[in-house]
Amino acid sequence: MASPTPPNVKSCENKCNEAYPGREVFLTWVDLWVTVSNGKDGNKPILQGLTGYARPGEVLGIMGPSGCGKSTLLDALSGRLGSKTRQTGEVLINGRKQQLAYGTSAYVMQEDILTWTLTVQEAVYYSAQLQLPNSMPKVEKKERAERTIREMGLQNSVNTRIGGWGSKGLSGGQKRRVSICMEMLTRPKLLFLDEPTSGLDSAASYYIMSRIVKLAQQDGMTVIASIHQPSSEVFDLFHNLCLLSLGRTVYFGSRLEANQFFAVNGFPCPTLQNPADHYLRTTNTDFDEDIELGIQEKKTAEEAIHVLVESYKSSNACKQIQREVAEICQRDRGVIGKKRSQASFFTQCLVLTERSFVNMYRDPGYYWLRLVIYIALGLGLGSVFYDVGPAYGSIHARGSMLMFVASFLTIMAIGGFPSFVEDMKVFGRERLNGHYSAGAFVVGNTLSSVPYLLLISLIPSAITYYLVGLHRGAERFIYFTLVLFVCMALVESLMMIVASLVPNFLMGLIAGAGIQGLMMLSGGFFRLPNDLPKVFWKYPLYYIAFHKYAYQGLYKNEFEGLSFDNMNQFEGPHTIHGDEILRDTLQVEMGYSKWVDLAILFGMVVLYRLLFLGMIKMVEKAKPMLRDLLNFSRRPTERTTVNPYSA
Ligand SMILES: Nc1ncnc2c1ncn2[C@@H]1O[C@H](COP(=O)(O)OP(=O)(O)OP(=O)(O)O)[C@@H](O)[C@H]1O
Repeated sequence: MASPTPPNVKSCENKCNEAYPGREVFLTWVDLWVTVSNGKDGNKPILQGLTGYARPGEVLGIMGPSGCGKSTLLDALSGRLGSKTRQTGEVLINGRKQQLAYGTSAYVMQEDILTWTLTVQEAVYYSAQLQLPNSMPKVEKKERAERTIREMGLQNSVNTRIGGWGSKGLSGGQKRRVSICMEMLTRPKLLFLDEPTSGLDSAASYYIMSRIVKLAQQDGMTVIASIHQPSSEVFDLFHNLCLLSLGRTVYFGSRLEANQFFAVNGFPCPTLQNPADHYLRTTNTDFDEDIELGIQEKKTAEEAIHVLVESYKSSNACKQIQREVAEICQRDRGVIGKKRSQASFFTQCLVLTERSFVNMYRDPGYYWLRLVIYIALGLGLGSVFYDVGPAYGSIHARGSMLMFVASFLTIMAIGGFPSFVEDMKVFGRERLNGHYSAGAFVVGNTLSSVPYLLLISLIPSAITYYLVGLHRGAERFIYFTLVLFVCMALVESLMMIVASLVPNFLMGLIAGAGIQGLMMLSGGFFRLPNDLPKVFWKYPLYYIAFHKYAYQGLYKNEFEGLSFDNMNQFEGPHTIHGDEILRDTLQVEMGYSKWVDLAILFGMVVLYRLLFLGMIKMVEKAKPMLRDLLNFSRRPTERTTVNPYSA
């Protein structure tokens, strides 16, 4: 068997240095194993002792049948394995263990996670504003976004919404291209592409891949792309090929030499057949029928793989790869520079606020549907408690009506949870690629929600307040509305925390509703504060649940200054004052004013938002966990070794 001719490392290096000085990334991996714990069956190996490299200006194509470990290899190389995988072996950048800061590499995931309400142009331009540095003028950013859109062949769909649940927009292949577009904006040093051509026709696949190859060569980018079924034209674009089967290397080396390797081992590619198809068919064990071999005998795919894997281990190709890896590792090319310069924190906050505001406006599930429900509930409350009056019986009616407002109207904020989860998914993808800081995301999400929360608290408040005939006065109405507003903001913050930990609709809704149910119970309405069991319910839940402050603030706002006629059959008619009701009947703490209750509620919003930020940061520190939580498309995985260059 002839050994593959290795590409000339030095010439490539020189070319790259000229084109993009000091920006190149040489990635090597040696004896890389990834195993996943399989419950009772012990550890299941997913990748078995892989060795290889990727160089600047080149595209390494990872191929193999479905489930052979392509995505796992990309995850291992990019430091994105989940928390349940175990990784051993060495992954080096420029010959040393070093960390790539956020933003210096990019990863296009297999699943397209995009803000579905935006048009292509908006999505890419917002992304450009977030990722490109402040020093770049706006027109240039716009120009870069437009050029990248054209490069990905999306110029005819710039004004089409991406689309998602509930609304059809771009096709699957177009979404794929938008995802690639966003990661290509900054021309990262190291680009991982997981199935970049899935959903694309052969012409579009070729077009996209040839653009990527051109950019890799121009900018000295190192590209590693897993690909399912490349056409022969796309296959010809790869510089090197890594062919996997059942987690093992069937072949790694020059694409040009692969045919010869297969032929020498008894699996020649039939004339006029796409070599990529031939390799995949030969190495697929899922349909382990007998496969026709170029020679007289018949073998199963398992046997064929065994022959190829063993032959590769002792081949010149394998030895050559080991030499290349050793050579790359010997030459210390230094530390990769610091984090890529990007938009300032302030710009990030502005852009994220605007983007989130637009998304909230266009996503009916975020606020509009809730507004309709709130109006219906406001009318319902207004008619049930219509013109409640000053009679003795109205004390109970007012109290329960206020409880309903502070508890049930606010708990309805969990209705926005599916949209929060979508937001968290997009955040997870963008954050892992270093597009912006977690703090900017929290600020943007908070500020953009304020106008909507004001709207959905003001309208139902106005309907309810005046239909029921609560304590008259503009100041009292404003207080009532502000309490509803701040409670909704609190529940939203709580649900964002839940969404960052439990990014699953059903589990998140159950968790969120459960937490609020407990807080409601301890708020002092269903059981008076002095009668609450001391352990857990009074200390600490009563004091940390926002319901206590919401109930008490609303009670004070309503009862202070009101009097009711008490028709007691023994003592005769007399008047009960609001203060007595507050102190004796409702057991409200009277030592401070209702404005203190409101201030505490506002303070809690700030605290919850900080908690949300803290939670994101904490999960980020345990990065594999973040990936499990935010990487919805993939299974949870386990990982015990720290990737040498995860940021
Ligand atoms: N956390 C995990 N738990 C159990 N099995 C896992 C886990 N992660 C990966 N696997 C298994 O490892 C194998 C490789 O998965 P991977 O997603 O890397 O394959 P792939 O080649 O990218 O597949 P496809 O082309 O279909 O996307 C599969 O059999 C998969 O079921």
